[in-house]
Amino acid sequence: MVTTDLLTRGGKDIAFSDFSPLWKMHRRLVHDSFTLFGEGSGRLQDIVRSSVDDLCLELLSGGGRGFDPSPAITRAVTNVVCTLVFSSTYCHGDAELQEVMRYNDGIVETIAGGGLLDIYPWIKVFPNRCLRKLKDCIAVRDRLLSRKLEEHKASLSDGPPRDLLDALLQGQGSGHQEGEGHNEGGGITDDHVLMTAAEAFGAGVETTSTTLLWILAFILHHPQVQRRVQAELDEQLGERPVCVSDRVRLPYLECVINEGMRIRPVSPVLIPHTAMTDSSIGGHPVRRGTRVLVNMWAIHHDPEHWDTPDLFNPDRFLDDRGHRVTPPCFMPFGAGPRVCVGESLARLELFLFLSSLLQRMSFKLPDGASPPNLQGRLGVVLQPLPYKVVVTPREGWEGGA
Ligand code: HEM
Repeated sequence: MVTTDLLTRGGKDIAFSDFSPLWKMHRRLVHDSFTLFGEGSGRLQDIVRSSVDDLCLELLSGGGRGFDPSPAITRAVTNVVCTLVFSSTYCHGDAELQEVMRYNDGIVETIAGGGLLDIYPWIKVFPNRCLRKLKDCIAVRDRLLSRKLEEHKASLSDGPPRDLLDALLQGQGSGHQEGEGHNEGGGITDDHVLMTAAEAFGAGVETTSTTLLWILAFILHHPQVQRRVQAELDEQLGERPVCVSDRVRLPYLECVINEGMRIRPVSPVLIPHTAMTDSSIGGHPVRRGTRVLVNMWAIHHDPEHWDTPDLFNPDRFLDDRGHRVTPPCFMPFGAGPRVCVGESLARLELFLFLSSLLQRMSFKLPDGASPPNLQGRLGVVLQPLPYKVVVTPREGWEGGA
């Protein structure tokens, strides 16, 4: 596809290649580094905390007449990914952060609008505003990431990785020494490292911020859900800051997150897969080379598996004794060897963002406004249409952070 080829610079993105030893090694490195920063060290917790502090102040200054929360949420999630990928944490309004957001937005917008180009690739020979913008954004992205990569190479040590770039550079070195991860093209190259960093933005910002916006939209429709999450937070944590380890203490919040991802999967149809061998699905033969599309929307709304599937009901993820359950047909991150590599990171981000926000503030509709439209619009992901919120601090949190 024209747009994907440009984005991945002609397939230098190993994440989307087949199951070669190089792919396996690369996937392990990415997965391990996200786990290391997430559950392992509590570093993600610190990163999200500082981002949430900024986000709270920004949301609380939004004014009583209501405002669109999307830019502030996207900025906060982008900041988290910047810190995880190359250890830069930005203040609100920082020029480099604006640059990252601009190119990321531009890529998302042009990829979403690039359908015609992918269906009729020959039209790329004509002047095309969308293609021009995509190329410009990719050039800005590659310049910024190359600069970060060079800085990391110059300061790389044998110690624990500071971020994803360090983890990949260390893997690049050890892969060569161990003879691991070699295919006909050699080990992990600088291009692979760059594409992996780029992909953390491409796959990790829009998905996470859109999921947060969907959950907020449903909370505005169901204020009793917000009150119940806040009651759980008050009972379990009081005013102490949320930790990653609090996830087990906040089962209802986890159910709200799951229900948000069930009812509005950001990828209603998953990334296309190709069968690498003759196979079958549910008794239907699938020949090698067949392109397979997984309809996640249908799986998450199948009335045979979900009672009243169109109803937002977080309780469906609790059993009779109030213990959490995960039905087998709930798979917002896909399944199998190509399951989302950022799943653990995304789950922690969603948990830390939502718990910190709802602990400190309440969200409601502006006076006289209709609740958000829940139909959504399909671009790169399924997004809610813009909506407005009024944010008020909860008692004791008047200062925001
Ligand atoms: C709420 C947030 C997220 C959701 C709902 C989500 C969902 C998904 C889904 C459904 C897939 C396709 C799986 C398949 O085709 O079977 C996927 C793939 C992927 N995701 Fe995520 N994702 C999220 C966040 C992230 C984050 C934070 C990152 C990394 C920073 C990430 C990186 C990736 C990558 C690299 C792939 C391709 C994996 C492969 O094909 O091997 N995602 N994601």
